[in-house]
Amino acid sequence: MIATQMTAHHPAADLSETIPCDQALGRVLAQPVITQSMVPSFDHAAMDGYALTTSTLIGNGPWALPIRARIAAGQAAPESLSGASAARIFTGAPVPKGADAVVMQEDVTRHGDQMLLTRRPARGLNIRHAGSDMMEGEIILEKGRRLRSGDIAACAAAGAGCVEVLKRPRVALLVSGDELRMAGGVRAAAQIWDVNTPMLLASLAATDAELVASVQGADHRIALAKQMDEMFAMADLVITTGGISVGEEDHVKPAFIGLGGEMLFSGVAIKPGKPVSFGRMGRSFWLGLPGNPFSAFVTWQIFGLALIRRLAGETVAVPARRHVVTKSAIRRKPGRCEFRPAMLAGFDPWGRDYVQFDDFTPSAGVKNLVSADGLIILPADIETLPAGSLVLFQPI
Ligand SMILES: Nc1nc2c(c(=O)[nH]1)N[C@H]1C(S)=C(S)[C@@H](COP(=O)(O)OP(=O)(O)OC[C@H]3O[C@@H](n4cnc5c(N)ncnc54)[C@H](O)[C@@H]3O)O[C@H]1N2
Ligand code: MOO
Repeated sequence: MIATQMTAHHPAADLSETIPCDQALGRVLAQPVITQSMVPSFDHAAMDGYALTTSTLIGNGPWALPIRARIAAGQAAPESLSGASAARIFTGAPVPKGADAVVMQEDVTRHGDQMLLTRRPARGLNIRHAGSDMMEGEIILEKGRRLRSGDIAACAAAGAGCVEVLKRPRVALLVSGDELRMAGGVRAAAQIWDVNTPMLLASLAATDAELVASVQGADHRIALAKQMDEMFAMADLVITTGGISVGEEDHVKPAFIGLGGEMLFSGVAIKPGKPVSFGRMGRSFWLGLPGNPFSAFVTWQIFGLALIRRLAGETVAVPARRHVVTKSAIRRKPGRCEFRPAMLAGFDPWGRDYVQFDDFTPSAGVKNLVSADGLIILPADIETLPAGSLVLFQPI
């Protein structure tokens, strides 16, 4: 069953394209963004008021200055301000040559075409100087950066109306299992609803990966090998779920090896997700996730999301992690690094997040993901941990 139209082109993760910066949110820069001019590009008023030259204010004041010009934002400033005079000026308007302060209109008294000032303004008051935000030729965003909304603002300020970004990684999904039926669809006694396809499609939609195919595969080595072969021709990454354990009904790994794929690792000392596998096929990669939905979820969060980031060309590939405090004690069987769903539960006296969690999580169940805010990461050698211990936490 082919759920998505297959598009035939070859993997080319290193190619870039130029797009308008307002469409570049979440994309990864192929080239740094360099400012085309100083920002701001001219000295301008930070307040509505009056521009003047502080050195022309003799004595202790008050001073009455004639208003010789009027400058609004977008208008060119007059050549210069001569002697003890002022220019009416508005926020964003260029400061005339010679003027070195802008006094807010609230701080002066206006009498016809004169203004009265009682306190001496400091030099530079209310003037935003050229280059005070960015210098000309400055790198403001490095290559490999995934653009956030603040970055788009910086691109526009720097004059980068268009940016060069890396092409999105192309991903194909092959979910294996004869027992699987579309969620909510008709099913026979020993059939189950497919959890992994909706889960992975939803998670992929939140990345910048381009989905080129989503297929459900039968538990048959030759058929799987054919499907994977077609996918490697069009995708940078082929994700499979199921069929990677040790039983003779597990055909995905043999199919990959039969195609001539290079296994980079198969089996990791983690819980859940022990059989997770990773390999290379020409210029493409294969990520084999376990079939159990919770194991597939965890291995996708831990390996899949980092892999997508790396394939997208992002410099920082590991999702943000932080330390949190356990609300209860932990007693477990050591040996494998464990990823356990955990819920944020308020703060300890030092303002650090508390987490609470169950003692046991079934690999096949996903109900506890509903209340989880993230995964706590318990190192392989840990057997017991008292309540109040610091553990790593990866939000999901
Ligand atoms: N003798 C051994 N058996 C198993 C071992 C082992 O070391 N020795 N490891 C177990 C572990 S741990 C895991 S995890 C699973 C992984 O097996 P597979 O990746 O081969 O997954 P399947 O056998 O295809 O499926 C496992 C389980 O999950 C259900 N499933 C599969 N796909 C979906 C889906 N898309 N939606 C919902 N449920 C799915 C499937 O029906 C099975 O119940 O192997 C253990 N066995
Ligand atoms: O690795 Mo399996 O996911 O432990 O159940």
